[in-house]
Amino acid sequence: MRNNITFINPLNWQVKDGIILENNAEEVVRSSSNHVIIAGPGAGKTELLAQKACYLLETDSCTAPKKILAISFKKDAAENLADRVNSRCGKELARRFESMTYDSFAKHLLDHFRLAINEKYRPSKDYRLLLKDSELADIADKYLPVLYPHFPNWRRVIRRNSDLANLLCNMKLPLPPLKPDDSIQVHINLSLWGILIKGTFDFEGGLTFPMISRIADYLLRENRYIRNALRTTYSHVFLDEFQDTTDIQYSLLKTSFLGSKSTITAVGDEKQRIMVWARAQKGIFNHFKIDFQAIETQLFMNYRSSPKLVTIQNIVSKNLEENSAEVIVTDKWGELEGICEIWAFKNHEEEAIFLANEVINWINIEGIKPRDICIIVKQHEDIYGEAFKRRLAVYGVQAREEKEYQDLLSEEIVNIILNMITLAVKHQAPDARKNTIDFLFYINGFDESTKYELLYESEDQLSKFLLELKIKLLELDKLIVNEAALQKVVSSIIEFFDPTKIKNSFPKYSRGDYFDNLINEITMKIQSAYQIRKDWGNTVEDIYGNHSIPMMTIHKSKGLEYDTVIFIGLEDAAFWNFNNNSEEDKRAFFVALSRAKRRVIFTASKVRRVLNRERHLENIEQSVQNITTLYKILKDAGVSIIRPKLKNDIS
Ligand SMILES: Nc1ncnc2c1ncn2[C@@H]1O[C@H](COP(=O)(O)OP(=O)(O)OP(=O)(O)O)[C@@H](O)[C@H]1O
Repeated sequence: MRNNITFINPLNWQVKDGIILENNAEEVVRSSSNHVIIAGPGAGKTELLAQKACYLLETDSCTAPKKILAISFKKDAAENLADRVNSRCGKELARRFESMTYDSFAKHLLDHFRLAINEKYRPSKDYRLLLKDSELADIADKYLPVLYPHFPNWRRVIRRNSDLANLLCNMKLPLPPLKPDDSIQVHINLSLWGILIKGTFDFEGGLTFPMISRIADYLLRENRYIRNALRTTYSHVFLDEFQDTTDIQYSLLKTSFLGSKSTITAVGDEKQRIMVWARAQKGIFNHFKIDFQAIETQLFMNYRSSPKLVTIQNIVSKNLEENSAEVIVTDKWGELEGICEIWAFKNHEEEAIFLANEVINWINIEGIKPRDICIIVKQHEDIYGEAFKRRLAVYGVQAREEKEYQDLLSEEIVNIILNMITLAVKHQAPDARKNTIDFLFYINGFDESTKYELLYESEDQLSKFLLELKIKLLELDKLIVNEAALQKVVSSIIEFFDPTKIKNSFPKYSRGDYFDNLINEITMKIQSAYQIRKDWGNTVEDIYGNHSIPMMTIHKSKGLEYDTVIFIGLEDAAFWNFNNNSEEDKRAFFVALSRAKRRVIFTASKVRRVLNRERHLENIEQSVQNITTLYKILKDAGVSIIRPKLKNDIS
């Protein structure tokens, strides 16, 4: 027992929530060696990490005050893992579970130890985050020709490089000095690094995430005190979706933990490696096994999908990896359960009408919630999903592009604003209440040693403020909500918590105008949702997407699961690079297919409104010749093409 926490003897520890793990998985949970778990979709890889975190914390195998660092690829995946650990082993223990993305891990190191970075590579305090390739190209375009007028071809070289961000980071750190025979590319890299790190007379400097990783890597290589502090802090490290790790990220991982006593557990699936465009490293599992002397473990269950879908996934798996293991389905399903079909249409409007009708039937007759249906596309969900979204709206059901919300809703400040509105207008909202109290206590630094009176007073102030907030919201109700009036109400919520305390507790909110931008963005979303709903409770629910059908790209769907998946556009144009990139495209197809628990529908349309060569929308005839491999896989798996109302054949 320590700090009022009674730890469990490892021999008595039991898997949480009545879950039964495969023997292999339970061994990994209890093991103190480095492991790499390679397993297919739905095998429970993320679940294994959540269970292992509980085991380590509850048995004190991650000895207090040491911590677990969990690294995922997406903010929502990191949040999801943290929530699971939080709800299973309690807030107190879960404080030592830090779940973040690769990008935030690197940024956290850079921001925290910025002053320890060699002056040459130290960015300014207010460096800007460069999130789009075009921003980088624009900066290069603007400043390089001015700095080096004797190179007449800057512009051509810069514009030719579609992947400037990665190219810029492809070099070793520390940056090598220029040699006379160095290529123009090396000159560009060095000059750009200088401009981006130090800024210019009218530019404050800016960094891409790969640059941030490179600088963090450099910092740890150069500074063994910081490196050792990191290693001492985290006795355990989890790596989710390991197949998508880039060379830059792997380098940072090695610098951080190779040769340390920290135990690393990596989980992933080579068949779901779809970030090759972002330089996901082929053969990363083998590198990891050798570098970290990790034990490989395989898992053979699929806890997500129905028997019919698992059979199809097994066939696709074999196509991707000849010797991939046969996956076993759980007995919660009936033997023949599951639906997979291809629906072919004359055009996208006909497709949209039919899909919308079916979806409404599923909702009304089968009782499926809109949130359990997902529209997945290869890219451009706004374009491929446009007609469907429009048709669905006729029935009063919303579909929405999820990317607009995924990152926003993973922000603590955004959630607290939404929780406060919920609490002001609803009598019963236990989750919102718990989250708000947790937030309030966290930013005030309250813990179990805080005096009861102080906690009581704090909660009392919250209740009083919520009453005032309710009145303000009701007053807004009477007006047509305008942004300025709403902005005032949102500001009052921030003021209640105290912006300084919020920023001290979450240092990311102190950087540049990040905080203000988030507040503006959520205020605009609240305003537009309210215009439709005219009710605060439903407005918040709408923003959380509780009643709408999410639409997303395959990349965004990684790690997620839905009862029903509709993949719109199994066509050549969607898989435009299939001839050059068939393996990655097949893996993407596999990811989309494996998000479904019970039903997957692929659609193809003879004519579809998509972008033409001039990047304008046009109704264009579609073909499926280039992706016959995908159709053949489905055909071999017994999936048939159905032509609802189809007049002109597509195949
Ligand atoms: N041992 C188990 N028993 C019952 N359900 C489980 C078990 N493990 C995982 N699940 C459930 O199965 C689903 C898939 O689990 P999880 O997301 O962990 O799989 P994954 O291997 O990470 O999948 P993917 O690679 O597709 O993202 C989840 O709904 C999870 O709650």
